[in-house]
Amino acid sequence: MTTQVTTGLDQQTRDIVKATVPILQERGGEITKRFYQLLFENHPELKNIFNQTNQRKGDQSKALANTVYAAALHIDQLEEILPQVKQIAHKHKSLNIKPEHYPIVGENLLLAMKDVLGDAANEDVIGAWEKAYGVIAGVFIDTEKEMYQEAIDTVGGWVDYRDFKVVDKVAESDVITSFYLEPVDDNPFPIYQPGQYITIKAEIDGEPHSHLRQYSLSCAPGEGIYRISVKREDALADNPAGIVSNYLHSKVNKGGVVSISAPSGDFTLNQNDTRPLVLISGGVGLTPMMSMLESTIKQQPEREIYYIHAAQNSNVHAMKDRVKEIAEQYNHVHAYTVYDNPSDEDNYDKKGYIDYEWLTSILPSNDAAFYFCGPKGFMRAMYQNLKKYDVADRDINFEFFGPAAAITE
Ligand SMILES: NC(=O)C1=CN([C@@H]2O[C@H](COP(=O)(O)OP(=O)(O)OC[C@H]3O[C@@H](n4cnc5c(N)ncnc54)[C@H](O)[C@@H]3O)[C@@H](O)[C@H]2O)C=CC1
Repeated sequence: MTTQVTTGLDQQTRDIVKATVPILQERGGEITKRFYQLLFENHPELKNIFNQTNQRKGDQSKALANTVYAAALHIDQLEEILPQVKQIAHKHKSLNIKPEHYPIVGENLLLAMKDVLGDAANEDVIGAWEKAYGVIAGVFIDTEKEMYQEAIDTVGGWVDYRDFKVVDKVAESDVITSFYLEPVDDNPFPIYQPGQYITIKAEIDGEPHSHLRQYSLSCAPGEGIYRISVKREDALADNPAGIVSNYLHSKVNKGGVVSISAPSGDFTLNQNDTRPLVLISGGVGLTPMMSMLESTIKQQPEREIYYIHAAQNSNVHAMKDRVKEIAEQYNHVHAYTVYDNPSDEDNYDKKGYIDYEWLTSILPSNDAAFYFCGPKGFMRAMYQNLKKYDVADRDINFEFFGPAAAITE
């Protein structure tokens, strides 16, 4: 059953909004840039929540504006964008976005439109957009309200942040380290779904505000522990991704405490599907794939699994011993390693990148469930490979913290 969304917007407002979508899309980049400048000038306290630039998926900052434009385009049938809203709402929930943030975003988005579009954004246009934004924001707020309620109703669930102690810290490769986490309090904490992530709120000495970073949970759910596996990113001044990962690697040790949000995300494994499962990862993108692999061997012990991992070489290849152990123990788990910069001593199945010819030579058929995660170039390449292999859209699953079009177009 499709949920209908009643906007209550008059015809004139809807016509104006639809008529202005093309110009907003054309100049969307400029508007988004101006929007963030204004937002941080007017509300510096929101930098921790919204300043995700360069972090993990880079394009996250554009996601909100893009969704607003998509919503405007479908203003007559807002239910069209509900799947997109849901995906973003998961991320918002993980970042603790609240209803009171929406008017602030709306005000600065409209100011940015005015600044960038000048005369093209006359009073009628801005008035229509103001009304439309209110409706669109309402759809997000309602969706997120349900999710927060769900978190409260879940056994052990919580909203906002909760302190977890690091019960173990394990180096997985030259650049990736795992942190095993348990709540500081003795209360239960929820079982997540493989593929979900948490947000860490890091208060770092000398930083003007806290930093929020999302990390996929990397072990099987239901083991009484959360585990994240973090790549130490370059600590360059223009790379905010490095701030939190370096802090975690250098300053947070066994016995330390981190504040995290409850598991969230809709890039999750369908465990009712019994067809072969193909998990493809690049670099630290293996974290959700490891959770899916570990979970499947427990929950669906008969299921055929193809676990394909691409990394530069063995020095940065995390969890290779564990994967080898699983593949040796379970005949139906087929593990492959691809290195683009191997050393003479490295063992691998393919040198270079995962390409179409090689990928299709190791797979039995395109009738399988495919999940992939990794750097953006890798994701685009995998998406193209799977489309060329005629994999059905419903079987192509990936997570990208930005507009999906960055991968699919
Ligand atoms: N849940 C999620 O969405 C998660 C996403 N990630 C993302 O995964 C990425 C992993 O980054 P790194 O470890 O730095 O990876 P990396 O830069 O070391 O690359 C890993 C491998 O990906 C392959 N690759 C890279 N570019 C490619 C291209 N254009 N075509 C085909 N293959 C290519 C290569 O084999 C390379 O060795 C990060 O961008 C991170 O944001 C990581 C963890 C979880």
